[in-house]
Amino acid sequence: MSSSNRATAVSATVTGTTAAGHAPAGATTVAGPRPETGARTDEAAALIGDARRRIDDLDGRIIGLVQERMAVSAVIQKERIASGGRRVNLSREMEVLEHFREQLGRPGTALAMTLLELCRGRI
Ligand SMILES: C=C(O[C@@H]1C=C(C(=O)O)C=C[C@H]1O)C(=O)O
Repeated sequence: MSSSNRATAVSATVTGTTAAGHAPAGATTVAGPRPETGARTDEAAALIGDARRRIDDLDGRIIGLVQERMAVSAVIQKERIASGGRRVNLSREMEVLEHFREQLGRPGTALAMTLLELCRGRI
């Protein structure tokens, strides 16, 4: 590929135009490059932007729930340790892992293991 052809190909990737410099058939052209969404049309960029705002909101709520779970878990662990018991209770952790696996499949187990690590530290 010549250097000028390579420059055209790189610019087409960024702007979403075809090698001939046209937008895909039927698409509304985007004013400029939109690398932040990867969309090639204004409509797609708007939908992706809205959906990403919902995801950011959900992520914020998930993080808040994780922090709340950590605080509740800490109450239990402190009480058990103060009573002479151990921080970790493996049979209970198996129940938590099984709950997540039932609902989310194998990645649910990995998610639950990460949650448990956040809540009681590494074992
Ligand atoms: C919170 C507890 O203590 C620890 C933390 C757990 C958790 O965060 O879910 C589960 C079991 C224990 O290792 C508990 O026993 O319920």
